[in-house]
Order: sequence, then structure tokens, then C-alpha cells
Amino acid sequence: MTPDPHRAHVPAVVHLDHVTRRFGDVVALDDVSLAVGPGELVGLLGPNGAGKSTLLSLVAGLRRPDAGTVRLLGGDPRDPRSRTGLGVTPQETGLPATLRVQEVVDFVGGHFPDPVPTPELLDQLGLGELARRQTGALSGGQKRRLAVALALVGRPRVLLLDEPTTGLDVGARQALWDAIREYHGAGGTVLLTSHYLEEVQALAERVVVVDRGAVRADDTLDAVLRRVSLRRVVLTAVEDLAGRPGVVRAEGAGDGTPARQTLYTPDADALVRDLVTTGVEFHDLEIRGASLEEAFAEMVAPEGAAR
Ligand SMILES: Nc1ncnc2c1ncn2[C@@H]1O[C@H](COP(=O)(O)OP(=O)(O)OP(=O)(O)O)[C@@H](O)[C@H]1O
Repeated sequence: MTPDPHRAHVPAVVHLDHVTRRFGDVVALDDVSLAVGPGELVGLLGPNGAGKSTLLSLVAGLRRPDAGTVRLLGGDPRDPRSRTGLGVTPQETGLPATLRVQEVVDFVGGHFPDPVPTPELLDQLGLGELARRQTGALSGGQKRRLAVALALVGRPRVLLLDEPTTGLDVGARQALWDAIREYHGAGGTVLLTSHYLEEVQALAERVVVVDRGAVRADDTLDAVLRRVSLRRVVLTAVEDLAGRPGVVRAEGAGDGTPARQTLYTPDADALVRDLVTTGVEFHDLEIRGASLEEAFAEMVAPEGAAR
């Protein structure tokens, strides 16, 4: 399951070893082991209730495991010395409503030995013009960006982001992605959860799929995508091609006029050969691999489908 066997020689910055965490009868994490090496950008994917936030809260030292061990930067995550190397953006952020944006950043930065200068950080996250606004007057998206600024202000070695761009518009999301990439490019380690598969596909090099408290897949993004056997053949044709040999699913079927159709098949070459040899007229042929969405659906099915 470990994508890179060489990683075993590098001490992990985040390490969970056979970790179980229950809430009453609910087993939120069930014997989970995971090691994240320095400089990795890992996307945690999973349906609602899979255990992602619980995992992050254990790494952040906010909760203890019922069984197993969690290590952060080689130490106990509940030890403040380990936590000074950590930046966290929880799913919901409680900001003091009457403090101004720059005051909050100054205040949090004041707890660290070498904070990022507040104006620099606010500019990086597109919050420069809001520096003097009270946090209670920020929009939801602006609050998310401020939460990420607070996670970055102490120049952390590890960044935990729980759904960092939920509720953001396209521009704000892009700005945040840039900030995450910049942090990672400078050697930072990132563990992020997201409901947006495109976000994980855009950012992560490694994908860990969590479902019902267990790790279902842990591999490079490319390898996860390769696990999906289906290919997408996209073309324009008059004839409805849904029933052609090898087509397991089809979208956009023709109705007597030329229509853009997407045909899912395990063997795109065989399908195209069949269309050509049987004289089907088509144009603008494209063949694509699977998306992360398809890979994810395949990995959490079939039980996941009933959730
Ligand atoms: N404080 C709590 N008390 C009781 N049950 C909890 C608590 N926190 C989490 N759970 C349960 O543990 C399971 C895992 O929840 P968790 O929040 O870790 O999932 P998640 O993958 O982060 O979900 P989402 O994508 O919806 O945020 C769920 O069944 C949830 O209801």
C-alpha cells in the first residue's frame, strides 16, 4: 500500500500506528495506520462520516486514540512542543467577532518565534484590503481564508487543512490553492481533506481514501487513477451507441440528430475498431482516462453506495 518504499527510511512527520477511535458505539477510526513523510502533500478523501476529521483531530492533539499511537513531528501531538510545528484549519473556525483581521493574525502570530509578517500573509491570501475589517463582518469565504492565514502564520512544518475551500468561489479557491502550493513548494507537509475531488486531483500527489473508519486506498494520484479500469470515449454521432459491444455505460445518447456521447468501456481501442469496421459515422473523437471521481466511486462501492 505504501507508494514509495524508500520513504520508509525517512522519519514520518505524521504517523498513526494501528489507531482506533470510538465515539460511544461508533467506530470512527478502526485500526488505521498511516505515515506521512516530510514535504508530502496528501489528500484524504472519503464520504461523510468516514473518519477524516477524527483523524485530523488526533494528529492535532485535540483528541486521544482509544488504541494505537499517533506521533506528530516525532513527538506526542498533545505536547505543545510538537504542536508549535503545526498549522491547523478546522472545518469550523470560531473567530472573535469584534477583533479586526490584522489584530487576529498579529495575536496568533505573537505565539510563534518567527511569524510571517501580517501584511505579507494577508496579501498572499487576498485579504490585504480587509486587514482593518472586524472578523464578524467577513463573508464565509473570507473567514475560510483567514483561517488558513492563521494556520500559516507560525511557519508550520505540517499543515492540516479540513475542507479548506468549502464555500469559496472559484477565484478565492484558486488563491488558496496557490497559497497551499507555495507552502508545499517551500518544503511544507500538507494533509488535507476535501469533498471536492477536483481539489485533491489539483493539489495532492498522494491520495488516501478513508471509508467507514478504515484506509481503503493509499497511493500516488496517478496510481489511484490507473486503478479505474474504465476509459471514456467521447464522440459526436447521430446513431445511439449505448448498446455497442463493450459499452458498460453511456451518456448523451443520440435522438436522430448529431449528439455528443460519452461511452464508458474497459477497452477503448476495441470499441473504436468496432465503430470503424461497422461503418458508424462519428467525429471529434476523444479518449480520456478516468477521473478521480470515478476512481473514488469504485473504491468506496458497493457498501459505500448505500450510505
Ligand atoms: N464528537 C463526536 N461524538 C459522537 N460521534 C462522533 C463525534 N465526532 C465524530 N463522530 C462520528 O464518527 C464518525 C466519523 O466522523 P468524522 O467527523 O471523522 O467524519 P468525516 O469523514 O470527517 O466526515 P465529513 O466529511 O462529514 O466531515 C461519524 O460517524 C461521526 O458521526
